[in-house]
Amino acid sequence: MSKTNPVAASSKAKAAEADAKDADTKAASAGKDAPNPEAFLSVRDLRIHFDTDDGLVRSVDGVSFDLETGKTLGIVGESGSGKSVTSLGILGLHRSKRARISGEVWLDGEELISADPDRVRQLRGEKMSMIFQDPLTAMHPYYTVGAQIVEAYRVHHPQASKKAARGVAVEMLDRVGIPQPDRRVDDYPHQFSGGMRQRAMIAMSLVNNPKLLIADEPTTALDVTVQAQILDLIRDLQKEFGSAVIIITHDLGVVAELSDDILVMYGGKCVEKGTSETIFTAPEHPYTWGLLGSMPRMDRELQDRLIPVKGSPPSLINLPKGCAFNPRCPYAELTGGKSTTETPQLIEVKPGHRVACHLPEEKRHSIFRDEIAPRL
Ligand SMILES: Nc1ncnc2c1ncn2[C@@H]1O[C@H](COP(=O)(O)OP(=O)(O)OP(=O)(O)O)[C@@H](O)[C@H]1O
Repeated sequence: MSKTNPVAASSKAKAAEADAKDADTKAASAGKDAPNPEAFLSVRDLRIHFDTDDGLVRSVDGVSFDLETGKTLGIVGESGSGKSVTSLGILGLHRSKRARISGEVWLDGEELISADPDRVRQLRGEKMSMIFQDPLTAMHPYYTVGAQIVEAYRVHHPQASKKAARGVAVEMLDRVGIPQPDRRVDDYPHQFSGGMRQRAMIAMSLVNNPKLLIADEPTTALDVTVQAQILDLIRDLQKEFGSAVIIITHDLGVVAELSDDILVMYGGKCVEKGTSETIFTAPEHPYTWGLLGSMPRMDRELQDRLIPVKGSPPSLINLPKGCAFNPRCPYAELTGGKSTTETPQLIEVKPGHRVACHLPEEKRHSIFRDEIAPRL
């Protein structure tokens, strides 16, 4: 074998270099492992880049995760970290000429990135559905709420009569807590309050009983009391329908009680992933510490309770070299220079807990224990 293998035939130094490259390749493809057959949704090395006049925008750059039926995944990160593009990519809504998409999205055993667009369209609504941030942009102003739910239902149940579909619409409005649903079904979206519109959109998203529901900032536009009601509603409906749910938010507080797992995104990449409990009690990435520190707490003085992440999110066209978070990381100088030269890989530190950070593990533990945890 060594006769035909140029690497083995070369000097020891070359062999060592090749080994190092191999290790790099293995680490880089750590997220590219086979899809998890147990998971209803299995995303592998998803990349969504856009050609723009200013350059290539790497909105999503190698994201992988699994989601089982009945479970909730929270995707958190600041504005522009790639959360929405990830979800639109799963739903097949980024198939424009300017978008370059690669990786795999397995939904209930079917791969969607390479699938026929007509098939993906069919799966949208039937097996996967989305609740958008602003129901007014997702709902048509000229049609009644009921007509839009009926339409969503009949696309996937063409044999259903109009009367039967209207009955389903009234029932769905009732289930999401719209009072007098048999009357309100004929209202237009603008006749509903913000919270009611959000409920109506949830009804529309769930009318075909999708097994995957993606909620993108479902409560951002609502006041605090209504926010809590909508989150409760999503939780109850998830139990009732047994769906897998992805909640996208910039606010860790929103996913605190709702999510089984949390994926933290920064600059188009996953920087930390773990169970909700791990992310709240033993987070290891300095960016996650910043997000936790930015959560408002009623029991602290204002100056004590907010430790915002300093600086602004990076440009996705020109990400900082090395670790994209390094210009904002208060601990970057403790990485021995690695933070500005090497991209950290997402490494499993404990079963189910992955972190992409150059800080030595013991250092991360001690900083969290001594500096961060006492302030949270
Ligand atoms: N069609 C597109 N063409 C070019 N760039 C895009 C396109 N869609 C999104 N982007 C860019 O991709 C990046 C990630 O956007 P995305 O909407 O996923 O962020 P986000 O984390 O969901 O933020 P927000 O909470 O503000 O919605 C942004 O910089 C955005 O400008």
